[in-house]
Amino acid sequence: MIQIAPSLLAADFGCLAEEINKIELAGAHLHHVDVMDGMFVPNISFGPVVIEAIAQAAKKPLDIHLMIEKPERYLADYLKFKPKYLTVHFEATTELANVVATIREAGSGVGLSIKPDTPVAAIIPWLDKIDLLLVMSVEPGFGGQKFQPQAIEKISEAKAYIEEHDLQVKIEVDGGIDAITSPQVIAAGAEILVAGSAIYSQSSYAIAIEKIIG
Ligand SMILES: O=C(CO)[C@@H](O)[C@H](O)COP(=O)(O)O
Repeated sequence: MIQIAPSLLAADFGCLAEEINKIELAGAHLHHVDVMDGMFVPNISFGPVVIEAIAQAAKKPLDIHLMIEKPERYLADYLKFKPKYLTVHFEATTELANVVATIREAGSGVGLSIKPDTPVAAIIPWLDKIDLLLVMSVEPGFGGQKFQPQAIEKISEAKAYIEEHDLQVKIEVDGGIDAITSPQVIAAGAEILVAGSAIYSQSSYAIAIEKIIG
């Protein structure tokens, strides 16, 4: 089953609880929560204080995407929300074994993300240790960017390896996902689709979600 994880980055933070309620009623499976530190990516979003408010309003699970340098410094601050997935960037840490162990011990799913220029080959040794591979189809940092089609080939490559080795890793894709790009990434093997502007910019979130995941 294809799941949709609307990116709260595109929501109206002036009425966050209402937005969370609306998107859940519209069919969201997960809330994608983008944490940006202004170092790993050239933008700053929010951290645990805001996620506390999100967690209180949300009934659906959280899918937290850490776009931060050395995420090992802050894992506990996000694991306390018991996210379904806590995702770190392959490029952001030299402590990946410890990061994976810490997330797993806390009971959250282990997510690993790669930027557009990082090849799938780089994370192959980690695929049997994680639950989620997040393939970025834009440079992380900002919503509303254009989908980079080379993500399709990367998803296919990862999917082939996952199937060949009978692994239980789900592939998630994030960046420029809309009604045009979603069929392409689904055909390639993505099972969780993150979409921000294509959903939160619309008057009906339910129709927007329906257009993306059918
Ligand atoms: O992580 C990010 C951006 O870094 C994403 O989650 C975006 O927020 C998705 O936004 P759209 O491309 O769907 O507008």
